[in-house]
Amino acid sequence: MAKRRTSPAGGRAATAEQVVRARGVVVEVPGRRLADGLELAVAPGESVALMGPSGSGKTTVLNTLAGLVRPAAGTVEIGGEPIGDATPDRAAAMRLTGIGMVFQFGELMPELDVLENVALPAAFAGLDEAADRARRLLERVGLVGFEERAPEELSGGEAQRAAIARALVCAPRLVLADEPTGALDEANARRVTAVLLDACRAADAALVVATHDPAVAAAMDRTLLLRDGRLHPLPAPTTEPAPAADR
Ligand SMILES: Nc1ncnc2c1ncn2[C@@H]1O[C@H](COP(=O)(O)OP(=O)(O)OP(=O)(O)O)[C@@H](O)[C@H]1O
Repeated sequence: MAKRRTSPAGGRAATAEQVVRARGVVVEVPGRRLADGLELAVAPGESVALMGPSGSGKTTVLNTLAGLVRPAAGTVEIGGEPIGDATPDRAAAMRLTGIGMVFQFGELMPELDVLENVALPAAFAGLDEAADRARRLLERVGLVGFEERAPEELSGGEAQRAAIARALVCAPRLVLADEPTGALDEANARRVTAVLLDACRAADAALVVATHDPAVAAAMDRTLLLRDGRLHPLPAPTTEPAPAADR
């Protein structure tokens, strides 16, 4: 596992090589400012946990990085290209091949089998050998033999591992995961976290994970706390049992 870094919200020294870079981002919803000059930079292969209380705006920040929410001010660049100002078609194209997304409940398409689900974005993107790419990723996430199963035949953890394979099938630069372990028991949460990290590092993809789970955050290179519309570096959360109090 890569060593944790204790760098500011901007991450490693900001360079043109950052996969995703947010500068001065402001996002408002009626009556509230969820991002208020938010800064973020994530490098290839780096993993970042995004923590914060329920309602603090984590999902909204992920959606802004994905170009699904347009900031009122500031910029988001993916691989140096602004996504917030892109036309809807260009933003969709950037998402299809440049950004993989993982949600809390997998969100696999029920009428497709596992292999078809994983291959679908690659087929949409017109990439060669979509099924072969999907098979290789299913192997990486430990789902060999599950290719022809229906999503309803999968456990929650298996569905999440298939969703991780799908997120990576177009070899995106960036993976955004919103509470990917929120619906899993502890053992499955640990396995899904390890699979997500392993798959992103193998692909040299940057990973941003919104999570409430300190164990998930502890596995990432950095943890950032969303507070007052900005991201603040947090020390590594500990998942060790607290030492017994002196008697
Ligand atoms: N389009 C919108 N219009 C109005 N309010 C919105 C909109 N999008 C988000 N909000 C509100 O903004 C706040 C932040 O929502 P968001 O889902 O980003 O938080 P979160 O930190 O991901 O929460 P949780 O941890 O519970 O998933 C919430 O109060 C939500 O109701």
